[in-house]
Amino acid sequence: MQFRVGTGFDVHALVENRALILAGVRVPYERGLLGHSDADVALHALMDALLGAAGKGDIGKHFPDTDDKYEGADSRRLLRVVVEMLQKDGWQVNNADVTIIAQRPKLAPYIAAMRELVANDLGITEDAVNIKATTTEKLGFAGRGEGIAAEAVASIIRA
Ligand SMILES: Nc1ccn([C@@H]2O[C@H](COP(=O)(O)O)[C@@H](O)[C@H]2O)c(=O)n1
Ligand SMILES: C[C@@]1(CO)OP(=O)(O)OP(=O)(O)OC[C@H]1O
Repeated sequence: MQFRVGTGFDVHALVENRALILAGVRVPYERGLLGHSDADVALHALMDALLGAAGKGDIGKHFPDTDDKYEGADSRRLLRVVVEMLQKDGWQVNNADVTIIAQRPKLAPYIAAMRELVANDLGITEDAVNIKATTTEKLGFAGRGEGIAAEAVASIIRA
């Protein structure tokens, strides 16, 4: 049995007139994340962790932001493509842990829904998916509300 671990990190700016999508959930807020895709920073960090574990680069390599195909892309769809990519190499996702770094909005009410969606897309049980949020105590870009960051760790297994 082979076991690998990968990490991911991403940041997107918070701007007006954009929806805030985090881990597949539309979170009500006065601003949203700017990006070529839906800018789901949590799923971007998670995809990078999965690709990292499998030694397959990063999302920018597979889904370039210069490609019109990914304009406004649903990051859940991209996540499922990453999972399929790994499955073709014989990998199965083992677990994932994602931290969303946001001063606001309060994300606790949305964590359960995020976890359910992500577990579904990864094809694993919810207990193998952890999603959490932290502020930065008003420090730095996240603390000033200029953007939201996310980091992720994922492990994969192969028989
Ligand atoms: N956007 C956020 C940030 C944090 N939380 C929850 O609050 C707890 C305390 O946050 P600290 O930054 O003071 O550690 C944290 O553990 C989360 O449960 C949140 O819901 N939304
Ligand atoms: C998935 C992509 C596709 O354009 O999304 P973006 O919104 O550009 O987000 P970023 O995290 O800057 O780079 C990843 C891109 O590949």
